[in-house]
Amino acid sequence: MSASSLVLASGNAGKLREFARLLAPLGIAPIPQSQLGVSDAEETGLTFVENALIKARHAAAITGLPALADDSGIEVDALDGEPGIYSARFASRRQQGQGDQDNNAALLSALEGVPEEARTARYWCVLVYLRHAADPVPIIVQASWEGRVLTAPSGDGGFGYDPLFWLPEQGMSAAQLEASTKNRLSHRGRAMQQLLQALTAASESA
Ligand SMILES: O=c1nc[nH]c2c1ncn2[C@H]1C[C@H](O)[C@@H](COP(=O)(O)OP(=O)(O)OP(=O)(O)O)O1
Ligand SMILES: [Mg+2]
Repeated sequence: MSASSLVLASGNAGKLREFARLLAPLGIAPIPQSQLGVSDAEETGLTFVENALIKARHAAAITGLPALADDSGIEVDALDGEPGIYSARFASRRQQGQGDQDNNAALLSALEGVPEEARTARYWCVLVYLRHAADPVPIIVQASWEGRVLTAPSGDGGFGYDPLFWLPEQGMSAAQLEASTKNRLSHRGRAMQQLLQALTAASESA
């Protein structure tokens, strides 16, 4: 990953903050796609992998820069894995508004009456790195993070579903973690560690 020029193919301010912090120690300041005039790509894939590829390719094609994309979401066991790849669109697909707050409210109502022990869930994160839009060997990594869906929001850090995502081992929600702790434990933080290992291996064999 070049230190000077990497487009971050995301419009999510929460992700952008986490990536900035994850990459700062490497001297990399990824450029948010909006700063380069890239609008959100349409996420037409049926997997996190496909959607991350679509987003990375879109940003790389428009900017001519290497691109990093993240497609992520929450898989809730009591909902047969929903909202999954549709996590960002959960409320709007149910005509219950849009955005993080409405998504959280929609998740709470979908889980009404489900007891604590049955509220198991996990975040997934797939990262795709493309050297250029036609890169035939994208680097693709993924990680998950186990937790439980609370019955009411707790904490004001993080973003997305974090106020509802309870971490039994930490005894707090993801929105109550320090940013650095979230990055060490999270699906995104651990996917990033894998990506950096893969990039190092690729540059050593080149
Ligand atoms: O660490 C996380 N903490 C809380 N919520 C999270 C996290 N990671 C993903 N999520 C949720 C947010 C959103 O509802 C969906 C991602 O959807 P996803 O399409 O990948 O991102 P997005 O549309 O917000 O921005 P973009 O596509 O421009 O990167 O999963
Ligand atoms: Mg999205």
